[in-house]
Amino acid sequence: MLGGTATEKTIHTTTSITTVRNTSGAHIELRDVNKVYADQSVAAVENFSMNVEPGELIMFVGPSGCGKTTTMKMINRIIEPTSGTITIDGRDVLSLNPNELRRHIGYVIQQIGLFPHMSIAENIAVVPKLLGWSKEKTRNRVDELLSVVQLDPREFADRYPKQLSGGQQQRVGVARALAADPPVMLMDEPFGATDPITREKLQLEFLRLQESIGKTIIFVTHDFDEAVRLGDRIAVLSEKSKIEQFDTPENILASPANAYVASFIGRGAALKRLGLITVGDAELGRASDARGDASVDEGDSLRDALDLLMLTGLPAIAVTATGGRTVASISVAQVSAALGAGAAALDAPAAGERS
Ligand SMILES: Nc1ncnc2c1ncn2[C@@H]1O[C@H](COP(=O)(O)OP(=O)(O)OP(=O)(O)O)[C@@H](O)[C@H]1O
Repeated sequence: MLGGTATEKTIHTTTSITTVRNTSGAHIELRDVNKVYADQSVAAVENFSMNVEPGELIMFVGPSGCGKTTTMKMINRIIEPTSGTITIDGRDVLSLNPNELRRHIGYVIQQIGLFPHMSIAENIAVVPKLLGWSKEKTRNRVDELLSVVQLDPREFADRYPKQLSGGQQQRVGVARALAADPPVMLMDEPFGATDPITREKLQLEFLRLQESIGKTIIFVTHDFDEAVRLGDRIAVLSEKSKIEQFDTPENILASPANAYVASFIGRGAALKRLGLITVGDAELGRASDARGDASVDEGDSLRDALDLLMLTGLPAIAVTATGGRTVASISVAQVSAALGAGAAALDAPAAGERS
């Protein structure tokens, strides 16, 4: 039913447009979706409309209770909408059998939800078994997925969840959600329970994975930095899932739509943006202006360049291309120019700032 279609995905950044081929994701559309829980007088979600392109990784960010989870769970009908329509590749999810629908949508949650009495291999094989895959096909898929999430199948397949660390269990959760190769993945604070170092590692692994699989992903988080790091686009939500801004991380950081979004970003918007722009994307100086031994690669971020400039105190440092050849130089003024006007205003402490 919900087959993944090979399409092209366009990632827009302030400075470049990259096209990734062969995404396996589906198109999702929510139109005028409302949810009023029984026994509640106010809506949890009101008139929510959004278009998600195949292969996009969309982050929902907003304060506790604003309706992020409710909105996401209506896509796989863990929660039924009160009104509105939700389509996946043009098919109304309300017209599909809910159990079959859920089997075709990967779902990863913070509490992981691994079955404690099943081995890791059995946990990952739950949906393939339901779909009637042969033993051999299932086993091959389990091994492949364990490798994809950086767990050696020989070591981990026959262990039980309690014999794994929190981060390893979370990886199994991701592998399990990917088992039947679903076109859509819903992820609800999947890395929320892990320590900051494991969390960053899981985020980077997950980004690498998404680059090759190109699923359509809705990812709920409280953490704006996580949204900036992972998202193709971020939806900043307020009460009742009202979309305050829906745009790329770069555009949100560069021009927040209103005071709410600005306060949500909080301090350090300019520094966060620096982490998203590569040295190669900035206006650079002549190679002969470089001083000292320090250098940054063209692919490093402007934040790396700024850190190094401050650490060394040099007026300009070398920029190297692949192979280590110095091709240009970069100074603090050039880092600052790359951010453009408005960066200083963005970096001012915001009233009512949230964590
Ligand atoms: N089963 C339920 N019955 C009644 N009200 C609910 C139910 N689930 C959620 N709500 C209410 O709906 C609103 C939105 O909740 P939801 O869980 O979607 O928010 P959230 O943004 O995901 O919050 P959090 O970040 O804390 O998980 C809240 O006011 C919540 O109290």
